[in-house]
Formats: sequence, C-alpha cells, structure tokens
Amino acid sequence: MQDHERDLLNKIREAAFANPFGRTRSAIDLAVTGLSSTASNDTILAQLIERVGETIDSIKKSTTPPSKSLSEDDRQLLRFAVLFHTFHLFCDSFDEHIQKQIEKGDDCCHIDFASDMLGLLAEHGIEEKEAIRFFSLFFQMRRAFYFINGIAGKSECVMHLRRSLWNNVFTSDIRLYDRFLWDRMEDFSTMILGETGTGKGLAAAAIGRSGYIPFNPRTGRFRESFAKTFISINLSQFPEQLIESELFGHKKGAFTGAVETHKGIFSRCSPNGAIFLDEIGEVSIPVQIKLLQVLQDRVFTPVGSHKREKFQGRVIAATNRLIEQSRKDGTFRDDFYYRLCSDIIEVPPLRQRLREHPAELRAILKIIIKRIIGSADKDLEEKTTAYIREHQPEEYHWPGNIRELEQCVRRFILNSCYQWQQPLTESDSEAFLADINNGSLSATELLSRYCKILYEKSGTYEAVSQQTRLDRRTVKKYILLNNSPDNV
Ligand SMILES: Nc1ncnc2c1ncn2[C@@H]1O[C@H](COP(=O)(O)OP(=O)(O)OP(=O)(O)O)[C@@H](O)[C@H]1O
Repeated sequence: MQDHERDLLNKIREAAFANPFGRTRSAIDLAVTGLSSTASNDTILAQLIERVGETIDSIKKSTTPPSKSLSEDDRQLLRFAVLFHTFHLFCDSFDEHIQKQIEKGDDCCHIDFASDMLGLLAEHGIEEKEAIRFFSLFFQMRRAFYFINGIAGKSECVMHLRRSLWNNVFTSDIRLYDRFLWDRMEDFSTMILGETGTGKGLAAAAIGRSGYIPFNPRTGRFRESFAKTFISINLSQFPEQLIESELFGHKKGAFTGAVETHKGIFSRCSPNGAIFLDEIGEVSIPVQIKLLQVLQDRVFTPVGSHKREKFQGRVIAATNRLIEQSRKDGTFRDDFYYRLCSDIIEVPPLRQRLREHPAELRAILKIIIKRIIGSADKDLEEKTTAYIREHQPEEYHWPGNIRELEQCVRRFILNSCYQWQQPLTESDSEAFLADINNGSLSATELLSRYCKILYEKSGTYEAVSQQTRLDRRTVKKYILLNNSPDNV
C-alpha cells in the first residue's frame, strides 16, 4: 500500500467512526474529495464513494499475487474502507426499504438487496456471520440517519440536536457501541425536554425507530419491523385510575369494567424496542414510584395479576414542564429523575431556531405546507414566508412553537391572515386595571387577561401555573383564549 493510499484510508476510518451530523465528518468528506463546502451533499457523497472505491481496487490489484500481502495494520485499514464503501453503495436501497416499511407498518418487508450486499462483503473476505451482523448495523445506521435527518433545520441548535440524537443511539464512540453495547442499550434511558410543540415527539421517534434489529438470512427479513419497535403513550390523556392499566396492562376482572385482559405498553415492547412516555411530568407520585421499580428491576406485574413480566426495552420520556422546578416543589421525584436521565436532550424553541438562522422559517414552512396540502408548493411557501416576515411582531415568542406555526399556516390558507399573540403594553395593563375597577369583566375574561399578563412576564405556562395555583392546562387554555379569532 502506498503512503497516499494509507493516508486516504486513515481519513476514511476516521469518517466511518464520526458522527454524520458533526463537523469532523463534513471536514473529512471535503478533504478527501477536494470539493468546497458549497457543493451539494449528493455531489460530495458520490465523489467520496468513487474515490474510496478506486483506492480499494488499486490496493487489491497491487497486492496480487498474495506474496505482496499487506501488514496487519494495513489490512485493518482496508477492511474499514471496504465496510465504509459497501455501506454507502447501498444507502439508497436502505432508504427505499425504510420508506416501504413505513408504508407497510408492522409487517416486516423482505429485503431484496440483502444477498447482493452480503455477496459483496463475502467477495472482500468478510465471513458470513460477521457480514450479517454488519448488515444489521448498517440498516440501523441508515435508519438513524433517515429519521434524525428528518428533523429539518440548519440553525446551530438544531444541528446540535441532531448530533445529540445520533450519540444517544450509537454513543460518541461507535466502536464501543459495535463491540459491547449494540444489544444492551436498554438501561440508557432518555429524558427529552423542551417547550410545547417543539418536536419532542419527533426526536423520541428518531431514537425509538433506530434500535438494533437483527437480520435473519433464512427469511431475508429483519426480525421485526422498526414501526413495531417504538411504542408511545401520552400520559396526560389518561385519568389516574387508567394510567397503570395502560402502562402495565390488566387481567380480565381486575376491576369493574375490566371485561377483557388488556396488554399494557410495557408488555407490547419488544426486547430491542423503546417506549416513549410523553408528558411524564404529569404523572402522580405513586405512578412515578411504580415506573421507577420497573426501570430498576426490569419486571412489572399487570393489574390484578400475580405473574411478573420482563421488560427489556428502552425508555424515552419527555416533558414540557420546567423539570428542575418540579423537582424542587416535590412533584417530580429525584430518584425517578436520576433513573430516567442517562441522557438529557433539549429540543430548542422555534424562536431560538429563527434567531440563529432566519432562513429556517422557509425550510420548516416547506415541510408544513407539504404536510397540509399533500405536495410541495413553492408559491404558497413564498407567500406564507413573506406574510410572516412582514406581519410577525418583533421578537415574537412563538409560545406554541412549530405547532403554532402549523396553525398559522392553516389560518393563512383559510383567511390570508393570522392573529399573533400581541405583547402587552403599559396601556394594556392600565386598561385591564380600569376594567377591573369598572367591574366590567366576566370571570373568564378576568382570568384570561391576568394569565396573559403573568405569561408575558415569565414566558412559561409552568410559571403562571405556579403563581396562580391553576392547573397548567387551564392556564394554557386561558392564555390561548386571548388569541382566538372570536376574541380579537
Ligand atoms: N423540525 C420539524 N420540522 C417539521 N415539523 C416539525 C418539526 N418538529 C416538530 N414538528 C411538528 O410540530 C408538531 C408538534 O410536534 P410534537 O408533537 O413532537 O411536539 P412536542 O414537543 O412533543 O409537543 P408537546 O410537548 O405539546 O407534546 C408536530 O405536528 C410535528 O410533526
């Protein structure tokens, strides 16, 4: 192997281990291809694959006959390059499979290109058992890339989010993951924090759909569909009496109304799967204690049953509450918090994304519009972007984040306008006091305007809830009343 080939393969080895959303990886890609950072990702990747392929071929030619064989170090380098090259050759096929699998849902699709890829690895001297494991790892890597990359945005905070999500799946050292952790990530639970509507669900799904799933060469399919390995539950939707049954299941006759045996989400979760406990900040202390026991002992008992069941999945939890405050005021137990937070991922608010990268507005609107009307529409994108830029109040807080932006687009489509929540001015406060003195306010108006004033000062529903002793959802309802079309 010549020095320049060794240099290139060293760079490729570094690229193979780097976080694909990180700066190291993009710097290596540019250094190897000699392209500038203005080149498109597709161009960079195509050239990278070509260069690595040519280098592998040239090294292989120069080492025939076998008497010219490589040193152990060079053989290892070549092996990394072969794996890197093979993975990238099949990225499009993996993406097509992912899309097919999303449409098909829980039924596992056949992988038509599996034999081609395994054959190629065999040609390069990788033995079958190892090749199958690499195939499963490659699929996992591509899935993670696919779903994490689906979180659009070029602001620094979103790039950081994507890097964190990748590390959450593969750790910051994929070698360590590949050697030891690939089938024992269940104790790495994750807490996702962020305001309402920022996309915590999307972040959780990106992690949950990216677990390791082994390939079965006999059936030509992965053991399970990734659509089945991620189960989510919104804990705020269930009354206290039903939460336990939704989580752990119940036996027929366990309580009045339990007419059938019911499987909870812990039983439905597969060994390498993940469950997403959304709005974890809403659960009561007794439920927190039960969840803590499951996380510690890895067993649970359905309501009304004596049979203990095993739980081998990973737990991802999310809340839009100020968790530090909830811990201080004793509504969120410290022991439960520490068991949940092997990793803490913060999803940034929309205002931060727009502040860091104003062009992100257009990129998000593109996705939202496509989702609302079913296809891309440049004209509507332009009009909506222009309308928001022109009419949005300065330093607007976007309290409902992307969910609010979605409603803004819908209202713009319907009415060609959107009513932003106006920041309160001094004269608004004076008018409020005058209305109180006149006795002209209904109880709803009184609460709505009072909550709005507090919200303007604190910036969070949580703080208003603590100040007024009203439930957070009630606070939100009153604040949003100020913004409803009937009220403006
Ligand atoms: N980066 C993004 N690009 C496009 N749409 C997004 C993005 N992030 C979130 N969304 C959309 O915003 C909406 C809200 O997202 P999601 O429900 O995940 O928020 P959340 O933070 O979990 O909210 P809550 O705390 O209220 O449950 C969804 O329709 C989601 O698809």
